[in-house]
Amino acid sequence: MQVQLNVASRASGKLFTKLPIPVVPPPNFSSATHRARCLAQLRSKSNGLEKYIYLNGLKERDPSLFYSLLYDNMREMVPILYTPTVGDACQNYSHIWRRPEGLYVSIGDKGRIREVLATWPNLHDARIAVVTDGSRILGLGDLGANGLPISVGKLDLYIAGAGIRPTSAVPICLDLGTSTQKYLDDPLYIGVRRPRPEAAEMDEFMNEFMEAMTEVFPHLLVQFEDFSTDNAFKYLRLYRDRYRCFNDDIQGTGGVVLSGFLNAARLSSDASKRPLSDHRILFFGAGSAGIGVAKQLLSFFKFQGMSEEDAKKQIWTVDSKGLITADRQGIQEHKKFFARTDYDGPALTNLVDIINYVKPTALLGLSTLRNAFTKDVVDAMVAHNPRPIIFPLSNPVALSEVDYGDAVEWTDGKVIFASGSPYTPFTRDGKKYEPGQGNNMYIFPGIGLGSLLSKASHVTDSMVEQASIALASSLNTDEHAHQLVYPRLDRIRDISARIALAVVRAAQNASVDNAPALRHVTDSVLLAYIKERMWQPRGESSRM
Ligand SMILES: NC(=O)C1=CN([C@@H]2O[C@H](COP(=O)(O)OP(=O)(O)OC[C@H]3O[C@@H](n4cnc5c(N)ncnc54)[C@H](OP(=O)(O)O)[C@@H]3O)[C@@H](O)[C@H]2O)C=CC1
Ligand SMILES: CC(=O)C(=O)O
Ligand SMILES: [Mg+2]
Repeated sequence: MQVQLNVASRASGKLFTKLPIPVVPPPNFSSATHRARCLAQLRSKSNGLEKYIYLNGLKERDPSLFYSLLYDNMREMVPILYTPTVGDACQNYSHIWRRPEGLYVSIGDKGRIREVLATWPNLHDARIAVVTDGSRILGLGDLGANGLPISVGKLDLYIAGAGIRPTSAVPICLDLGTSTQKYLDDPLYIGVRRPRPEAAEMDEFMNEFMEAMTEVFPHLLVQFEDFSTDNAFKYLRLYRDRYRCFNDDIQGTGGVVLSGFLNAARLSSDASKRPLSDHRILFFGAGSAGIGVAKQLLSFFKFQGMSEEDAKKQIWTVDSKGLITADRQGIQEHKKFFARTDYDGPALTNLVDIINYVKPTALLGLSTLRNAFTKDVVDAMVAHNPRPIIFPLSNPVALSEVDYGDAVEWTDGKVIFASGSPYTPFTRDGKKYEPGQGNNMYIFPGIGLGSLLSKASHVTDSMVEQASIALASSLNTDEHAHQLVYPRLDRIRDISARIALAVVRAAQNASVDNAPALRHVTDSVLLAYIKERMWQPRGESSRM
C-alpha cells in the first residue's frame, strides 16, 4: 500500500537523518590527490548508470569538488549527468533513488501547494527552477515521477555552465500520475499511482502551482522542461506574460538550433554561394521542439527583413502522417501555422519522396525516430546539395535519426552535422571529422543568467533571439578552422557570459529589465560584471 506523507512529515526530513561521521580527513590528505582519486573512481565504473549514481553521490558529499570536477571535465561528465545517460537514470529512477534531490509537488497537494513549496530550504536564495511534469522526458515518453533527474541535470548545467549558485537551483517534478502502465505496475515506483489528470484538473493545478511559486520564491525564473507538446505550448502561452518563465524545449531549442543553422548555412553557402533567403528547411518531427525551432527560424528571417509570408515559404514540416499540408483533416493546433497551402497532390508520406519534392538544404530531425535518416534519405540530400545540412536532434543518442559515422560515410565527408546528444569525432581516410552538438544546453544557462542579472520581469522573444545570435557568433578561430557550427563545450562559461550579455541588452531594449545600474555601462564593463557574478567552486580547478 502506498501511503502519502503529509506536508509536515515530508518537511521534517526525519527519514533522512545522517549518522555522525568524522569530518577531519586523514593527516596526509591532499585535495589534488583526492580529485584524481574521484576521477579514477568514476572511470572505474562499468556503465553510464553506475557513473551517474557515483557522481550524484559525490555531489552530495562534496558539492564544490563535484562542480569543479564537472567544469574541468565537461566533455566526459556532461554525457553522464545529462543526455544520453540521464535518460537511463530517468527510466530507472525509482530503482536507483537514494535520497531527495529535488522537490516533488503531487496532484494530491492541490489546495496546499504553497505549503509544499515552502518546505524548500534556502527559500530566499532560490533563483532558477527547472520544472518538469515527466510527461515527455527526452524522446522517452511519459516517465511520470521518474522525470526528476532531467530537472537536476539541467540545473547542474546552470551551475557549471553559467555559475548559478548551487543553493539557488530548485529542481522540481510535478507528480501528476503517469500513462505508462509499466511504472504503475512497478512496486518500487516513486510517484503517485494514477492516470494523468484531465485538462481541467491539470489547469487548476498548474494555476495554483504558478501562483504559489511567485509567492514563495519572489526572485525565481521558471524553466518548463519536457512537458508533452500540447501542454508545453499551452502553459507557455498562458504564463509567459504573467510570470518570469520560458519553455526550454520550444524556446531554448529554437534558439540553439537557429544558431547552429546560421553557422551551417554559412559553411554550406561557401560551397553553393546560396543566400540565406534561398535556404529550404525540412523539419522531420513537428512537436514542441520541431515547431519551436521553425518559429525561431521564421522570426529570424523576418528580423532580416523578409515578409512573414516569404519566411514561411522556406519551411516545411513533417509528422508521423507525412508532409503537413493545410488540407489535412483534424490537424493539431500547433501544426497549423506551418501547414503548406501550396501542395495539392497526393499525400506525401515517404521521406525520400518529400526530400525530392522539397529539395531542402537542411534536414532537421526532432522526431524521436531512431535511424529515420537512412542511406536513401541521406543520398537524396546529397543529390540536391554540395554540402547538406543534416541535424539529427532527437535525444537520447539511442533515438538519433542518424549516427555521425554513417552521415560522414554516406556524404563522403561533406555533411554539416549537429546532433542532440554527443557523438565522438570520426576518422575516415586518415581525416578526423568533429561533430557539433545542437542541444539547448548551450543556450539556456546564458538565457537564465541574463534574465536573473537584468531582473527581467519576462523572457521576451527578442531575448531568446539575441541569445541565439550571440551563440552563433561565439566561435573562435580554431573552431572556425575546424568548420564547427557550435563552440566546444569546455568554453561554456565564456559562451554563457556572452549570451547573458546579449540577453541583458535585449531585456533593456524591451524595457522588461529592472536593474537600472546595468543600463549605462559599456559592454566590456557589463561582461566583466557578469563573469564576476558567476559562482566559483572552491577546489583545485585550474580553469575557474
Ligand atoms: N537537441 C535538443 O536540444 C532538443 C531535442 N529534443 C528532442 O526532440 C525530440 C522531439 O521532442 P518533442 O517535439 O517535444 O516531441 P513530440 O513527441 O511532441 O514530437 C515528435 C514529432 O515527431 C513526429 N514523429 C514521430 N514519429 C514519426 C515518424 N515515424 N515519422 C515522422 N514523424 C514522426 C511526431 O508526429 P505526430 O505529431 O504525428 O505524432 C511529432 O510531430 C525528442 O527526442 C527530444 O529529446 C527536444 C528538445 C531539445
Ligand atoms: C535537450 C532537451 O531539452 C530534450 O531533449 O528534451
Ligand atoms: Mg527538454
